[in-house]
Amino acid sequence: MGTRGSKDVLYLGIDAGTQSIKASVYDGAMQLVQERAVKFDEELPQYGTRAGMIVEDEAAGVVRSPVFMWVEALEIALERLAQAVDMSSIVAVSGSAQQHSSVWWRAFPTSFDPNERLVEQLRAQKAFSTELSPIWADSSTSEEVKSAEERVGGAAAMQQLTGSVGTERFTGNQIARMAKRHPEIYKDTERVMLLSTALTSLFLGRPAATEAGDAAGMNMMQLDKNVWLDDLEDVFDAPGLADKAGDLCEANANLGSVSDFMVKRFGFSPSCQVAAFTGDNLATLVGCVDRANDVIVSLGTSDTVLSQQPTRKQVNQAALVFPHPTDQALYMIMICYKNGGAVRNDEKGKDHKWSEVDEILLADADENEPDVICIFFPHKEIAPRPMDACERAFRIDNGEEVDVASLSWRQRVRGLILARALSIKTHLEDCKSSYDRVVITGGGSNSKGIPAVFRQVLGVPVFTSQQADGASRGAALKAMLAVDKAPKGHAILSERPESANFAQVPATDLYRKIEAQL
Ligand SMILES: Nc1ncnc2c1ncn2[C@@H]1O[C@H](COP(=O)(O)OP(=O)(O)O)[C@@H](O)[C@H]1O
Ligand SMILES: O=C(CO)[C@@H](O)[C@H](O)COP(=O)(O)O
Repeated sequence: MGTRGSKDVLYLGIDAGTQSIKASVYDGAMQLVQERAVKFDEELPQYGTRAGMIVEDEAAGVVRSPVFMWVEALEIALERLAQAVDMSSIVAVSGSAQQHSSVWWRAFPTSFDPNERLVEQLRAQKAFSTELSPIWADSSTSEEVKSAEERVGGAAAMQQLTGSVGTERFTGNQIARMAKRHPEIYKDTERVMLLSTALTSLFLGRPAATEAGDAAGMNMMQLDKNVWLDDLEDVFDAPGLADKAGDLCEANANLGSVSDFMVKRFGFSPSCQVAAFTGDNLATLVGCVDRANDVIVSLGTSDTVLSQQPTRKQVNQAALVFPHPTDQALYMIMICYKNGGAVRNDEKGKDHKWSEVDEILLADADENEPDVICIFFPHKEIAPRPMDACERAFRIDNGEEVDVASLSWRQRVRGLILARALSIKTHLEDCKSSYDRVVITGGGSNSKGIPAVFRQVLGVPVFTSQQADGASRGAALKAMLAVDKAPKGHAILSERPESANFAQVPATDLYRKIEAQL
């Protein structure tokens, strides 16, 4: 018998983002029941991350995150949740994780002791061959990308085969770098998994297969067949990779019951099912799409623009193609800006509140402090094409460059959000012939001001998801789908009627000229 619609059953959606892990419980009508989050920098300062990341080498683009921090945060989130909800009513769990990031298992434990903390057990067993995992923000693999592309016949061939051109943060290239520069770690690794797969495995208590949606973010999977590349080991110059990568599974796979450890430690029912976890952007799409044509803008640590379509048609090399996370007849198209929420955090600074940012964004234009377009990339940007790090500003009427040192904080804040909205508008002009509304989600959707800027710049109605974290909602929906085929379109959206008041919205042609000189 189906369970959807019942309020007696619960579904758990985990979202392991760059800066925090969230665990959200929904009832059978997909109403949020409880949510618990663990913020890495604030609550687990012993790991020394900034925005959840450790920049090991800025110049070389080496960015890592501590794998034990992820495990510990998951454990704390589940402990907190268990104090708030009846965990035995959860009939299925699924999750999402920052894409491309990898977990390097030296040996997956053969058993877990319910009387011990997970993090301590994994430490004691030396479960990981490296404690610092390469993550999506890493851009250190340009050599490996070039080599992998050459081996499959060039960038276009890689795009045709895998859905994306060779991409620095994609896991296959990260694995190739590890095999070359740290062969001792590579050799000592039994399984290398996406973070989403590693979390699935922790719920199952055994190594899981990799979900095809997230696997498309590795440059390792043949997109239309959902199987690994035939010559995986040659392409990435990584002996034994086929074994280390494990199996693939389809997006909606139900992988079985939670482990005995999960039952005894957190109170899950032994019959609670684990649906394959996916990438956070894929889950966000599931959690936020209400109408087929909706464009989703996720303002997390990165900013992404997501849409779904029935063909794999791409407009440019920045557009990455993934199998849809729930509907096999569709594809997800994504672009990802690296300089997103973490840059906005820095611009806000510790001395200001988000409400002050909102006030500035919603204020009228002021001719004494004319609005400008601010391109602030503390890190090399990856969308809509690779661009060097820079801090530059341009007039909104004619695109002339302005001295950044002369700008007030107000001009910087307004200019930063204006630039992102303009970049997204030009990208949407390139790739969608028609879109009539935009849904904003992720931490940035808590803002009053940012949706208003998007509304004025894009000129279409702007909505936000009921809950800022669309990804954990999408994950819970995936859990529901794996045990009970639910209809699509569960997003609960609210329109954000306020518009910002820039004196003029720069033409996209002007913005294109600015972006072309970066
Ligand atoms: N009120 C707010 N106004 C603007 N941005 C906000 C607000 N609250 C949170 N954020 C943004 O949300 C980001 C975190 O978003 P989140 O989706 O949780 O990230 P991730 O999934 O990458 O961990 C922060 O970097 C910050 O920029
Ligand atoms: O690299 C990508 C997508 O390709 C990023 O979007 C990561 O998936 C991180 O997501 P957030 O933590 O910013 O939500």
